[in-house]
Amino acid sequence: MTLVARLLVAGRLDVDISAEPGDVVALVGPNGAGKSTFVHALAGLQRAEGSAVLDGRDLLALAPQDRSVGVVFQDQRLFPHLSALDNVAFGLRSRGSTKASARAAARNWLDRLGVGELAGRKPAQLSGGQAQRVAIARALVTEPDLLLLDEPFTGLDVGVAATLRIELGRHLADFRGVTVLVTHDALDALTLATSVAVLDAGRIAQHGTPTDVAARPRTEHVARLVGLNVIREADRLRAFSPAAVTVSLQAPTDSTRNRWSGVVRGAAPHGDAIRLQVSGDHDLIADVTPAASRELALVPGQQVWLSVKETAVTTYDAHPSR
Ligand SMILES: Nc1ncnc2c1ncn2[C@@H]1O[C@H](COP(=O)(O)OP(=O)(O)OP(=O)(O)O)[C@@H](O)[C@H]1O
Repeated sequence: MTLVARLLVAGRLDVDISAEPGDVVALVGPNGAGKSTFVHALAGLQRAEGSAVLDGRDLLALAPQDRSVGVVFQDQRLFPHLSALDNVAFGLRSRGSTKASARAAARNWLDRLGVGELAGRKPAQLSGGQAQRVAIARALVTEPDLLLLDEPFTGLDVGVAATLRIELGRHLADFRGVTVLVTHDALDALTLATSVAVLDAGRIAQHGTPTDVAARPRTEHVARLVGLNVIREADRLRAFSPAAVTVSLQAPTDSTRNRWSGVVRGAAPHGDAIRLQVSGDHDLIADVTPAASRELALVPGQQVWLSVKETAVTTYDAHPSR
């Protein structure tokens, strides 16, 4: 079930990606980067040039219903006139299963997703989280070779999303096909994915393991996503954690070159710390203790100095060959 894809959509997308069976590829990137275009092209909802070879078959040559692709979108797109059960059974019915066997399989998947007792309800009678469970059951019931998840947790209550993320993780661990997961959430990318592909302006800016991408982000967007500061110096990137930043009101007296002045733009709780957004020559984030935040009066508008020890900075190539 290996996927080797190179997809081109004029002016919008030029992306190549490959994945092995069982891989979960998280697709991250800013708004308009082309994530949905890529997923829609794989699903057959968007015309694209190139090829997407899955287990020896080029998906682009096939009609959407013949691609063996399961799709879950943020807005579920369940059929409003069908019950949850029949929504899930639909894909099997259209592949020729009998009504009884399609419904039995659908019920099994609704049970596995914890919504078996809601089988008779129409989508309008389901909460967002319940509807998303039905949508996931609908995508998995056909045992697709490729599972496309386009922001499946967006719009859900934080607690509901957290539970569903854990459950989906369990199902993905059993899934032998390839999964592509579009997400704006670093947690999804770090907990569910086996690799992370960073899209920027329709191209892959970085593709690596979640650990590598999180430790050495090559775009500002991903640095923000994983909560790191990244400063570009010619062809080198320098990354450091907000927790490693020292905040002071006076310019540091030591000779560190890693010091910047700026203005506090925002302050919000972050775990045990207060996370400050500071803008100056660079937009940086710094975590301080609540006590320090009070003592230094670190409120928006306050002029501050930030510094970081050289030993806390990771320096790496901005454009290594992929
Ligand atoms: N139907 C369309 N026709 C022409 N251009 C489009 C169409 N849909 C999207 N685009 C453009 O293609 C580019 C990629 O959009 P796409 O929706 O794939 O981005 P995305 O990464 O999914 O963004 P988001 O995170 O906002 O969903 C954008 O420049 C967008 O304006």
